[in-house]
Order: sequence, then C-alpha cells, then structure tokens
Amino acid sequence: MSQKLQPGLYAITDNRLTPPETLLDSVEAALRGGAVLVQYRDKGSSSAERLRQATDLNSLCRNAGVPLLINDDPQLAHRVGAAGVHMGQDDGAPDEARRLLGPEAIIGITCHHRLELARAAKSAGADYLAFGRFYNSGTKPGAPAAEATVLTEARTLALPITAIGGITADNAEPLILAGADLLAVVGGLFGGTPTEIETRAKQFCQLFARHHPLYTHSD
Ligand SMILES: Cc1ncc(COP(=O)(O)OP(=O)(O)O)c(N)n1
Ligand SMILES: Cc1ncsc1CCOP(=O)(O)O
Ligand SMILES: [Mg+2]
Repeated sequence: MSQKLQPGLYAITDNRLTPPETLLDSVEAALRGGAVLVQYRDKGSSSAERLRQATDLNSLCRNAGVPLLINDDPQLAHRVGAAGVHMGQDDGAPDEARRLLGPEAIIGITCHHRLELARAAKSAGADYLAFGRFYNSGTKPGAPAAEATVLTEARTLALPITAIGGITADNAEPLILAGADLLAVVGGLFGGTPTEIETRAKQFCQLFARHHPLYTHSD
C-alpha cells in the first residue's frame, strides 16, 4: 500500500441512499463499523448544498482520522480542505487537480476494466487505481463491466487497487483474493438504520481481516 492509504472498506455516499437528513448519521455508522476511506459522491444537489454537506463530512471524517475524498470536483475538495479527490476519465486533468491540492492529496482515478488506463493514471500521479464495475450496480448500472482478473494484473503497477460496482459483503471475497486493497461500496453498505450500516461495514472488515495481508484496522 502507500503511506496515504490503508486497505479496507471505502464508503461512498449517494443522494438516494444517504440523503441530506441521514448523511452524517450514515457515514458515522460506516466509520464506527471500520470504513478506512470515505468519498462524498453527490450528483444531484445544488452547489451550496454540496458545500454544506462536504464541509460537515470533512469535520466528521477528520475527527475519525479517516480521509474524505470528493468525487469529480477538485475545487470543492480544495475549498473544504478534503484529503483528496476521485476523478473519472471525463472529470478533468489529474495533474491540474494535483497542482491545486498539493503533493499530500489523495487522487484516485477510474480505470474501468482497462490496464492501459491504469498505466496512464499512474503516469498522471494517481494514488490509487479504481476498477469496476464487478457486479450489477443499482447506483451506476451503465458502468462498464470488469473481471476480477484485472485486479491481479494491475498488481504489477504497484499502486493501491480499488474495486467498485455492486459489491456486498456476500460477493466481496473473490475481489480481495484477486488483489483489491479497497472495496468501494454504496448500495452494499448504505440504506437502512445506522445499526444496519455499522453491521454491514463490520462484515466487510472481517473479510479484510481474513484475506488481506496488510489489513491492520481493529475495533
Ligand atoms: C472509487 C471509485 N471508483 C470509481 C468511481 C467512478 O468514477 P466515474 O467513472 O467518474 O463515475 P462517477 O462516480 O463520477 O459517476 C468512483 N466514483 N469512485
Ligand atoms: C460509481 C460507480 N462506478 C462504477 S460502479 C459505481 C457505483 C457503485 O455503487 P454500488 O456499490 O451501489 O454498486
Ligand atoms: Mg466522475
């Protein structure tokens, strides 16, 4: 792994499953359950609402000692002092995000199922490479499909590897065994009560404890 990132559960928020009224309680529950990284992903809210939510989430995550990344929006990450940003292939230039956010920032890049995108992401200064979707996803049904073998192949790039897309505690094990360091999860984590979210997060952590050689988180 890297000094910036620990292996484990990567919790991603969602307008539908973590609406503004439950956002903080839901993320707090995921953190209690052992999430090691959080992404604020909001495709629907106004920029004022996004600023408010990102600011609140940043305080929550900072207090928990867990990095918060902002999806798509380096400017918002900079404005709230978040730990970094996640960028897709159409979300702008990673080197501009790096200039804005600085060398310590965490920049993750979507690579779909393609190693050539992963190589380019590494050259562009990515801190992790994100592959997926691995299973059917209610959150992003149209995302290109990937096979677990790409996780194993990407190990040669020597960067932390994230898997995403339809992941639940029941189907996650093969992805960790294939080489995922982080499992990025929306629907398999959020929704329901804080107790349910915490329980699901703990189930992911148990999988990491069992199968990831570098997993150290303890509760
Ligand atoms: C960890 C992680 N991996 C992939 C994505 C997808 O990013 P992108 O392709 O830009 O799609 P949107 O999330 O912006 O719809 C992600 N957000 N996080
Ligand atoms: C953002 C994204 N990119 C590829 S699949 C996906 C959605 C992840 O959400 P879920 O865990 O609910 O499938
Ligand atoms: Mg994006």
